[in-house]
Amino acid sequence: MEKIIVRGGKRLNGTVQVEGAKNAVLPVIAASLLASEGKSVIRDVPTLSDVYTISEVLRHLNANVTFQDNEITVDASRELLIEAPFEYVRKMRASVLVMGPLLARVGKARVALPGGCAIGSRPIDLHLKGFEAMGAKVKVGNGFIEAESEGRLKGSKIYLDFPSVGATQNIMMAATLAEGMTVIENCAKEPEIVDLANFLNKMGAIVKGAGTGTIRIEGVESLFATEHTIIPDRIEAGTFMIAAAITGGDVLVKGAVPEHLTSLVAKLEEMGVLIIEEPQGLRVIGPERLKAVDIKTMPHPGFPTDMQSQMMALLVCAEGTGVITETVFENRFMHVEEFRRMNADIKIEGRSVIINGPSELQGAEVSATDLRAAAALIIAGLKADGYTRVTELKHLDRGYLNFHLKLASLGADIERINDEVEIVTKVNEYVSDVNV
Ligand SMILES: CC(=O)N[C@H]1[C@@H](OP(=O)(O)OP(=O)(O)OC[C@H]2O[C@@H](n3ccc(=O)[nH]c3=O)[C@H](O)[C@@H]2O)O[C@H](CO)[C@@H](O)[C@@H]1O
Ligand SMILES: C=C(OP(=O)(O)O)C(=O)O
Repeated sequence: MEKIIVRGGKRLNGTVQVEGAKNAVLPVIAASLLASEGKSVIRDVPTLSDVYTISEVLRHLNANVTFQDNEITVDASRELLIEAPFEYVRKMRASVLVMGPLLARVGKARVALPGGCAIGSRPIDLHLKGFEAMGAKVKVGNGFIEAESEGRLKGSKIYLDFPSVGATQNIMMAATLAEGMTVIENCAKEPEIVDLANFLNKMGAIVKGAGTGTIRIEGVESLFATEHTIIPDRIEAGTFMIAAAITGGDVLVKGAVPEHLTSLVAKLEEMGVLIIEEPQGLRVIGPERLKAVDIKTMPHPGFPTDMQSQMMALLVCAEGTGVITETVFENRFMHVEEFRRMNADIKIEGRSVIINGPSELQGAEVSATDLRAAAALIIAGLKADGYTRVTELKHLDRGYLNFHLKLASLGADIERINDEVEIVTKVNEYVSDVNV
């Protein structure tokens, strides 16, 4: 089994570079399906398993995709197919983001129903309501969603009951080729929405207001391929900031964009962490003693749910009682049990957890329950007494590139092993010894 083994107690020091944002690159790659001519070139693409998955989805739809040296090119000029099967959607929910582009360009999309996942039920009703408002007929059956539009989609006024990131992206992409103006109200304001709007505008779309609560999209007849560099990953940046803070370290997180990280910076400062803006990113200096704070996850610019579990690791080590309330996903506390295995004092009460700190974290065998929980458990391991072994690394690989190597370069005592390989090697050595 693959595992990361961390021995706690080392202070992190030095510089770490963040990659391009996973959550920005996935919609941008999906949006490249909208270009009926040319080759889109996307730069600063992290080599993550989710990026391979979305590339496979596009290939399956008959686009030509090449991925080399952090650069993806997509040629979607051939006739596109319309189906994203379950084998991809199961691996990565963001596969549903091909729906908007397919509907806009081909007038039809058939995408496997994503189903629930470890952090919540995650329906896509808001995406579908948006497509319907633009005139598409949507049918759900046999594990698939089918959407079809007679002729071009029609621009429409769409109010989202919740500022869903994925629904905003899917509707925005669908609206670029619709007839007339689409207005999305109560839309998501995440930096990844702005990055997608910038990409679409470079393709010839007319998208205004991204980053605010209302986005207006004036439909155009066709879009063309373009070049784009993905924004830095604010969640990866935040993860390293917390890793630095928990160890009382001093780390420059290169590529961290302060405006993307306002809520995290505010909370870390409240906890006693020193954060200095430098030209290349954010320098984070952890204090001797951390103070507990309360946190409520919210859509951007609120505190991001994708930083909730890493923050939990930090609060376990802080003095006092901290409360985390999760308002975005209904079931994003699976990691609590794993932290408890490391001697954390955490109690779940409805949609909140109460953390009494500081606890003396102890190394233990723990299992990553989702992508951010994987990083959070490794961060806890940096502080714990003895060895922490983290398994289920397929989650980590969805969103973090060379996580253990980056931490090791900052001075962490960490390695990634595959003990099945070790066992096989040992057996082979034994057999060859016996044979001699
Ligand atoms: C690939 C990607 O960018 N993933 C991010 C994206 O996910 P994703 O786009 O899936 O998240 P959403 O913003 O859509 O979901 C937020 C909440 O809205 C609910 N909802 C969403 C759509 C819908 O049609 N109906 C509905 O009820 C979800 O179940 C969830 O409770 O934003 C989340 C919230 O910041 C992040 O945690 C994810 O990392
Ligand atoms: C929840 C996440 O991603 P996804 O929406 O792809 O599951 C995440 O990035 O933390």
